[in-house]
Amino acid sequence: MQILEKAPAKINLSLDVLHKRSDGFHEVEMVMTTVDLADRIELTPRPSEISVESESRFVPNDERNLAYRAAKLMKDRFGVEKGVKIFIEKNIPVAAGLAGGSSDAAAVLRGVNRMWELGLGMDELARLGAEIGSDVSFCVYGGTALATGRGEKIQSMQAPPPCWVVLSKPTIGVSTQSIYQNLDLDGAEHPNTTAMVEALKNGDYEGICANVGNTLEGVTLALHEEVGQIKTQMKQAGADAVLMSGSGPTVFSLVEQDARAQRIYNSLKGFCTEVYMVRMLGYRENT
Ligand SMILES: C[C@@](CO)(OP(=O)(O)O)[C@H](O)COP(=O)(O)OP(=O)(O)OC[C@H]1O[C@@H](n2ccc(N)nc2=O)[C@H](O)[C@@H]1O
Ligand SMILES: Nc1ncnc2c1ncn2[C@@H]1O[C@H](COP(=O)(O)OP(=O)(O)O)[C@@H](O)[C@H]1O
Repeated sequence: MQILEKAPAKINLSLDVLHKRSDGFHEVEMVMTTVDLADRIELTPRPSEISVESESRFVPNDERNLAYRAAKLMKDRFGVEKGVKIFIEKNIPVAAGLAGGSSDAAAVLRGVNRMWELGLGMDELARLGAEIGSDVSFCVYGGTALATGRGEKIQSMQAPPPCWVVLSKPTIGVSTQSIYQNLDLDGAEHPNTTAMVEALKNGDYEGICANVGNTLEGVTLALHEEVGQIKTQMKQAGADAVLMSGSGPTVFSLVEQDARAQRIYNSLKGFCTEVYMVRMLGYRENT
């Protein structure tokens, strides 16, 4: 029996970096939410091998693929003899700050859990996800959450009020590791996570827009001027809020009005090849 899983992208409504830890990772506070731009994962049973395929030339077709690693982790940890063929229909831009690879890995954890009848709960899958990457635990649940620790401690939250999200990615890709390496916490900007959490609790759209912020944005902006150009263009076209997602380089706008969202989309379309106008998913689809 073939299994299909949707692997949605995430945006960081806020991302604060608190300090560097002794294990080399950074302690963070992030408010994250999934958006309706998703990869499609197709899992087909195989007698014993794990394989991964994708039509995207940006995605590795071997054990470097996070989706492959997710299947391997489950097979080894639970002594599963069966294998799986993983096909990834790649719709999320790669190395974009949208957690495409992490979401593919999370989808494989959920999918092989069903295929191999392992009976694990979402919390157990999220714990396993943390062994693959910092964003995988959030992606196991999806929806909206406050993520702390190195990003793997997840507290589910209310979905933001409905709005459009216009995403635009310049042609450059960004390595998360290099952005963290270039971060100088002295003088860095810090968003107000408490205010963002309050705004979400109250369904306060203006409060959410007023409190978007990302400590990593300054680092990527200094390295890639295209990010600043997209921000300016989105603001001029009337976005309610504009922010870079994760380590970038994708920039997103939040917009309530349909016509205004369409205007921002059109104004960016002539400027960038990868532009998307999508809704937030907001609530968990996986339970
Ligand atoms: C920045 C964020 C924000 O959501 O997302 P992206 O921009 O990648 O989408 C995440 O923290 C990325 O999570 P993820 O992409 O899973 O990172 P990992 O594979 O765990 O780590 C990649 C590298 O980033 C650095 N890293 C990551 C997370 C963290 N809390 N501190 C770090 O210093 C480390 O150098 C690590 O080697
Ligand atoms: N399934 C996957 N999809 C996308 N990239 C992947 C995948 N597996 C491994 N990668 C590697 O991970 C790197 C980061 O990809 P991605 O998850 O899209 O970035 P980000 O977390 O910034 O959104 C890429 O350079 C790519 O080579």
